[in-house]
Amino acid sequence: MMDGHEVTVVDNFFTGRKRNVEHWIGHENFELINHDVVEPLYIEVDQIYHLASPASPPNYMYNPIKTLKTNTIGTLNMLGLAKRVGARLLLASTSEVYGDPEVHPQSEDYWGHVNPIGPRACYDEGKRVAETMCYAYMKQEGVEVRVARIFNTFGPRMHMNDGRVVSNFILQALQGEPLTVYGSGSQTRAFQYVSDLVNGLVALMNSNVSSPVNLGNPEEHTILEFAQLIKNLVGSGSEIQFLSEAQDDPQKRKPDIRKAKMMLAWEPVVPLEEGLNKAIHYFRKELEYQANNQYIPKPKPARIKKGRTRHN
Ligand SMILES: O=c1ccn([C@@H]2O[C@H](COP(=O)(O)OP(=O)(O)O[C@H]3OC[C@@H](O)[C@H](O)[C@H]3O)[C@@H](O)[C@H]2O)c(=O)[nH]1
Repeated sequence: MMDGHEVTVVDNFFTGRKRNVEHWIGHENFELINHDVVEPLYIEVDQIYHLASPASPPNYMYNPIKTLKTNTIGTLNMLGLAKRVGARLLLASTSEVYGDPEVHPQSEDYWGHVNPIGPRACYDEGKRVAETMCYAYMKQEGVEVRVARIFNTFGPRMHMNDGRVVSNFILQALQGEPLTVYGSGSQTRAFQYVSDLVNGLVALMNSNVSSPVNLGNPEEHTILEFAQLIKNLVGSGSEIQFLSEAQDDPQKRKPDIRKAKMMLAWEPVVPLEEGLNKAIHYFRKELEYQANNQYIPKPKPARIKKGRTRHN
């Protein structure tokens, strides 16, 4: 919008929130549509960032059929829109297409190790077929596609109930509750800060790379190390609590980002601790906001129009 583009945000608000974009409402280049991509959409655009789908495991497992519909029918609808108006489509795919990987770190030519009938399948198989659909539309219909395989990401404006590990640990540490580690905590992840991801998505969209590209920060830690790091950054006295491990939880994950570096001249620049401190600041404010009950809308004073009788 600041570069002069007109931006239409389409959201069904299943996991998104109006508060995340409300500061743009009223801007001449901004439009917000309450719509679910499982239904067809008729608008005129030249670029589509197809980001739809819950991304947090508890959210996508909450209604697996809906997750599948969003990633299959929703992707078909967006590709159909791209074909009709001649737009370029960028699919937000995921590191979950690599499943519980047997290759480490994961590069784009790895085909993955996915359980097609496990609890994560609605999301990881949903994204895998979404990628397949992109390349079918590219080959058969000439639609221009870009595919970003997004690795674990965090930052401000995450939902308090998101359920992913970074927001869980920060909120638990801030409230003096135990930090819930699933399993032994020896599984690894590598976390990128949201602004790095956004820069990567824009760079990929405007590049000529049509094959999949990993976007993530390769700094890898165990989940137990994350718990300790977040506890220290918050200055919290919370305990660490070990719970049973999540089924099919990938044991190791770290992106190989050589392709993004070479083809997009992109790499993450926000150090982990700096990103975590920003997220901690955000969640601290969110807790204050919630404590002040500002989620409950204040009743507006009735607007009385003078000199007119209202007929229903
Ligand atoms: O409270 C928690 C939450 C999570 N975890 C663990 O922390 C690790 C990361 O879990 P998250 O739920 O944050 O995210 P996952 O890596 O499982 O999935 C994510 O993968 C990449 C993206 O596509 C998605 O954002 C999401 O599916 C897992 O090993 C999980 O078991 C905890 O130990 N405690």
